[in-house]
Formats: sequence, C-alpha cells, structure tokens
Amino acid sequence: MNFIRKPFGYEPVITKEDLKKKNKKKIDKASDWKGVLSRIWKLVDEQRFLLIVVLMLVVVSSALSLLGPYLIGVIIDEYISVNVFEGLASLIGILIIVYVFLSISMYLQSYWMIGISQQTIYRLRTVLFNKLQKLPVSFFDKRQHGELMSRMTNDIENVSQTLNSSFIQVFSSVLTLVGTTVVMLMLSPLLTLVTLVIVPVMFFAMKWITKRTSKLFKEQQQAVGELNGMIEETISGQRIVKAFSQEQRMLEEFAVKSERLKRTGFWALTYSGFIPKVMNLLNNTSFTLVAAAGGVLAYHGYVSIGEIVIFTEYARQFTRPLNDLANQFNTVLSAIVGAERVFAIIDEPEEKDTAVDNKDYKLKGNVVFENVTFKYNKDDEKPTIDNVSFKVEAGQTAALVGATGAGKTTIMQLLARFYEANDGKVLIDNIAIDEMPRHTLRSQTAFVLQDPFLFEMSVKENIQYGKLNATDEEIVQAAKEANAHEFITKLPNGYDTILSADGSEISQGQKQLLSIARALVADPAILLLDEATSSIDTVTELKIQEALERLMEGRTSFVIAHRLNTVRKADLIFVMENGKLIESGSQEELINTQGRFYSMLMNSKI
Ligand SMILES: Nc1ncnc2c1ncn2[C@@H]1O[C@H](COP(=O)(O)OP(=O)(O)OP(=O)(O)O)[C@@H](O)[C@H]1O
Repeated sequence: MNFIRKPFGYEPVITKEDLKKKNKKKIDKASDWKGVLSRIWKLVDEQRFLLIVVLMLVVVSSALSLLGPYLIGVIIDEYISVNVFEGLASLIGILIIVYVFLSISMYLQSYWMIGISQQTIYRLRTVLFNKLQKLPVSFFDKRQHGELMSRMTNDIENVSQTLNSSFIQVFSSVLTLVGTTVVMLMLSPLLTLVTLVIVPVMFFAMKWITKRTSKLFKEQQQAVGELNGMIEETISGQRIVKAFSQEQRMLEEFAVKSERLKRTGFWALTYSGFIPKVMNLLNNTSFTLVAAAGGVLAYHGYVSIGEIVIFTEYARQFTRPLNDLANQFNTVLSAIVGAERVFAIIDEPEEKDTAVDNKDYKLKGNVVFENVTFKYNKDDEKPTIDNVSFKVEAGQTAALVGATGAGKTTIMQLLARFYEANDGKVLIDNIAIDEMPRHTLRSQTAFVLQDPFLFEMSVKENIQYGKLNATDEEIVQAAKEANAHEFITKLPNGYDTILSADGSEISQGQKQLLSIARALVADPAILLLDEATSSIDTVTELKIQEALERLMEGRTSFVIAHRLNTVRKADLIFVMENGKLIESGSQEELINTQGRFYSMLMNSKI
C-alpha cells in the first residue's frame, strides 16, 4: 500500500481499483446479518421491553387492518344487501373503533420506535467514538480519514434510518402479507387466486424498473461524489487555483461534472417516477380482475358482494406491503452492511494497556533507548528503526539530524508510545514505557510540530488543550512566555477569537507560537520538537527561537533540527541514516571524528 504524507503521520493512498474491490466486497458480504442483529439487540439494552411492546402493537395493528375490510364485507352482506338495519349502527361503531385503535396503535409504534432507535444510535455512536479514542495510531495510518468519517456519520445514519422506519415496516409488511393471504384463502381460494395473479407481473415489472434505476442511482451518487470532491478541492485549494490562474479550467471541469449529474439525475428520477405509476396501474388491473371475476362468481352464487368488497380491499392491502418490502430491501441491506462496518471498528484491538500500576507519577525525563528495532508493517523488508540505542539525561537537549525518511520522527513517536517497538526497550527514568500508565507518559511529553494542529475553538481553548484545568492567568502567562501574547491581543476578540480548523486567520509562525504556549501550559518533562523548515520572517523566527529556548529550559528535549544554531546548542547530536543511529555525541566529538556529521556540516546539509 502507498502512503501520502500528512502534517504528522501518513495516510494510505486508496486507488479507484481498491475502492471498486472494496465496494464489491461490501455488496457480496452482507454476511453475518444474524450477528449484526444480535449486537443491535444488545445495544437496545433496557429498552428491549418497549421494543417487544412495539412489536406486539404491530401484530395488533396488522390484525386490525385485516378486521376492517372484513367488517365492511359483513355490513354489506348481512345488512345493506338484505335491507336489515337493526344492529347496523353498532357494527359501524365497532368499525370506527377498529380504525381509531388502528391509528392510535400506529402512532404509538412510530413514537416509541423513534425513541428506541435514537437511544440505540446514541449508544452506538458513543461506543464508536469512545473506541476511536482508544485505537492505536497505527489504526489511523491504514485508513483514509474520509472513510472513517463516513462510518461515523453515513453508516450510523443508515442504521438509524432503518431502525426508525424500516424495522416496523418490514415486520408489519410480512405480517400483513401472511395474514391477508390466510384470510383470503379461508374466504375464497378462487378469488385469492385471481387477486394473486397480478403478483408475478408486479414482481417482474418492478425488477425491470429497479434494475435500471439502481444503476442510474449509483451513477448519480458517483456523479454527486465527484462533483462534491471537486468543489471541496476548489474551496480548500482556492489559493493555489488563484495563484496558478486555473479558474477557467476549474469552471470547465465543473461544467462537465455538473452536466453529468444533471443527466443521470434526470434519468434516475424519471425511471423511479415510473414505479408508483406502474404499481397503480397494476393495482387497478387487480381491482378490475377481482371485480370482474367476483361478479361472475357472485352471479353463480360462489361468493357474496361483501366478499368481493373484502377482496378488493385486501388486494390493495396486499400490494402495498409487497411494494414496501421491495423498497426496504436495499435500505435494510445497506444498514446491515453499515452496521457491520461500524462493528468492525468497535472490534479493532485497542492500544495495549500494559501498565503495572495505574497510579500517575511525575517524570524526571531520563530517556534510554535500548536496542530498539521497529517496523511500521510486519511485512516491511527493512526495519524503519534498526537496533537504536542511546541515553539522554534529564534536562538535556538531543538534536536529531539525518536525511528525510531517516527515522527521526519515528524515534519521537516511539518515545510517546504511538507505536510499540518490535524489539528492545524504551525507558524513562529507568521504567519501560510500556509499564507506565499511558496518561503519565502522554501528559508529560509534548509535541511541538512544524505545522501545528489547531482546533476550531478559541485561542484560549487551543492553548488550554495542553492542560484542561489551566486558569486564565496560567494561559496568559504561557502566551507571554511563548511570545504569543502580543499578537493574540491584536486579534479581533483577543483570547476569545475563534480559529478555523486550518488556522488560516493567523500566520504559520503565529501558529507555532500558539503551539509553544500550549506546550508551556502542559509543563511536560519531555519535549518533542520538529523544527520548522518553512521560512518565517526573521522577527517571528527570533520570537520562536526565544520562546523555544524558554520552553526547553529544564526539560529533556528531542529536536528534529534543521538549523545549525539549534544543533550547536544541543548537548547531544544523533545522526540517523536509514533507521540506524550512525553517530552520536556532542558537537565537538562529532566534528573531531570527521564522520558523517562532519561531512553534512561541510556540505551545509543541516
Ligand atoms: N505511518 C507510517 N506507515 C508506514 N511507513 C511510515 C509511516 N511513517 C513513516 N513511515 C516511513 O518510515 C520512514 C521514516 O520516516 P520518518 O518520518 O521517521 O522520517 P524522518 O527522518 O522524520 O523524515 P523527515 O525529515 O522527512 O521528517 C520513511 O521511509 C517513511 O516513509
């Protein structure tokens, strides 16, 4: 699998072929539907009783909807056609009660079912989101973020929709179909045959139409996806579009994609618009057949007028659930597939918790790597970190230097236990990091990245992210030490200014000052810094340097160094090449040995 580099870490590149294979698998494999249903049943949890009540109400309403037409038949046969009116009023009263109860029962079903489904989905969403917090970084490496987002939103929405409406509909359709057939057979097998004669025609007609519509809808979805993708790209990359004067090209591309969407949308809706019309036509044909055959049978005394009325009603009742079932089939299938995809994440192994004791303690910051070897993927030929050993004392600064891809970032990520070493040990204060509580490790190590990640929150909250209970004074103090206070106070709402997710309203340098403030608030024992390579104006650059020096004071710091100055000030220099630590020592020592570091200095590769 190929990976593309993201600001911090990697994301797999998924090709069209991969997607095709995956979608095919998705359709082929609505496999374990029983397992999926039983897990949803578990999520329904304490509302199971209410769900059973809803199911009983569905049985009641199906029975009532069979009873209604039957009573009409009785009224016609035993009262109206024989001119008997005594007792008619009470029978009509019963009929009204039947229909009133039917409405109440249907209302209650959908009211309770909405409650059950929303609560169940709420639980599912919570379980999934909690799970996302507990998954190792390697899990996110292997998946496209867009795809994970779609599981969090679309898949859950699909399940929710199905629980909301399809669940009752499928159950009641099956009951109505079975009930209607049984009652019809009991009344007149011959008229039943006439009523059902239309079913195969209906089946083949629907199959013919849905085959075309589903292809068209798929094309339409694809066209929507492509158009949205393009619009999103144009918006997020609008600076590049403008900088390269590509507006015209984007307009042309948009016109082609938009035209395709218009065309597929037109045909998809036209064909699907046929469905109710064809159903209506077949329904009316069925009525006519029942009425005609019923008339002949009544003439010969095989059936009564009332029975013909019952059958025309039942014929209507018969086609509706049939239609519903056909419509619900795809919805239910895609909800099961969606639920399966959600459960697949829930079943992923979590970050291993191997702490001996979960009590937090303060770290000093003595770091030791002991013959650490690491591969991102088991099948990688060469390890990314190859038997690396070093020792950094508390408070020292270690500069990591080496060509791109040498493994510098990986060393830092192993130290923060984002990944587990395959071999060897990482120790802090003589304790293996996998034996210490994760919270102790993570809350006392802080990253300051080249392209810091900011949340769509206020400046204050972004700084506070380093320590959630930090007071306003602590935040301002940290911002001052980070040389960020001055620019923050000039923002429209000062510390309360809301930043966008990409922090586009502040400069790259200011973003770094914010992330330094965030790290200062966190007051970590160990700092992991990725020095900026991008050029920042000299004034800001100086501010950043100064703020970093304050931040590093008294803490163990690992710096991916790109500036000679930083390397000079470091206590230790680690030279990495192809995952190996090839040289280490103070600057003087390394210059004296005249090895790789020396030649890098000479060729100004630092
Ligand atoms: N999440 C990942 N999955 C797979 N391979 C990865 C992953 N992260 C890094 N790599 C690979 O591991 C190697 C070391 O990467 P690393 O980011 O540690 O290098 P680096 O020295 O920090 O490079 P740079 O100076 O460009 O930041 C690279 O070949 C990279 O492609």
